[in-house]
Amino acid sequence: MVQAKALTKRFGEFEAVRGIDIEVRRGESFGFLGPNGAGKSSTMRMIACVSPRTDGDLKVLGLDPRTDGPRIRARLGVVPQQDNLDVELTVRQNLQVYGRYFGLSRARTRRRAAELLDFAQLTDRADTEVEPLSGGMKRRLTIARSLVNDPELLLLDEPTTGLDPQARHLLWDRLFRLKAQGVTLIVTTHYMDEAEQLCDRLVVMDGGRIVAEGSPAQLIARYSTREVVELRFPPGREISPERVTDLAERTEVLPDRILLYTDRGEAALEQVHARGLRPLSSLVRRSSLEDVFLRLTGRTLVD
Ligand SMILES: Nc1ncnc2c1ncn2[C@@H]1O[C@H](COP(=O)(O)OP(=O)(O)OP(=O)(O)O)[C@@H](O)[C@H]1O
Repeated sequence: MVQAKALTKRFGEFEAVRGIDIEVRRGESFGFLGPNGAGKSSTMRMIACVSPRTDGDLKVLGLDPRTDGPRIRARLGVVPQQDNLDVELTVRQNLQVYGRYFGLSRARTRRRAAELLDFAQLTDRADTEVEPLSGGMKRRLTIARSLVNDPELLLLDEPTTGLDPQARHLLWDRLFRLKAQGVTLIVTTHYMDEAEQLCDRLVVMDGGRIVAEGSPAQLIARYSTREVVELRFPPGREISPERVTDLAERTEVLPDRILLYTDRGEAALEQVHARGLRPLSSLVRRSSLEDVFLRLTGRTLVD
């Protein structure tokens, strides 16, 4: 669905995307995970044919965005980072305007709008204006609107940023539905749980480069241990990390926590207690993509 080789985007002297290779296959959901400024949106915008590449090769649906932008766009759905709904129109009208834009007949536009209202769980809000909707509803409407033309490929730039947990889960549920219908999804996110939930395969980006690629499970197996022990100590009573480094395969010291990477978290935590160390809080959890990112870049995703 998408093939990129040495894909590069420069803004003046600044290289936002530094020669990346990607291949997205039909039917998969593919992710770009990385912190702010990693180059995820710049990459998405090149795939969406709204920003020309500076260098490298790019094929989207087998076509070249440089010469076939309109043909590609007709088969894409694009959900930008910021909702750009028409706030003066009703929910239904927002969908119908797009139907007309894509050249659907009046009758087909009406039917498609009704289907998409149902998909977005907004049928009971169809004839209200957009402004008073919650953030989650606006996001679902933006996604519904991107589906008016029945796209084969849907691009979502940070789909759930700013939403509360319940709204995020509702939205993920809609995306799972699309995936089940065979739509190929490409998602950018800086939420590791979103990447783990949604993506079959992902690339981890940092500073315009791809630093790792694989399924969430493969990345965790390759770059982390099975479990992590998180220790927090009271301010002013932090311990020297050397007192626990031998308990784990690897130790990370963050400003507010010490992380012990080990396959046997409970046993390590018992040892912490046996040594008379008294953390303010401690927990044993399974490794996540956050740990992968930390391992690869030395930083946390939310820095
Ligand atoms: N139009 C532009 N002109 C100059 N620099 C830009 C432009 N767009 C993006 N950049 C820079 O390119 C880098 C990558 O930005 P990009 O938006 O692709 O990152 P991102 O990973 O999507 O992060 P975010 O979540 O903040 O959007 C950033 O340093 C950004 O400041």
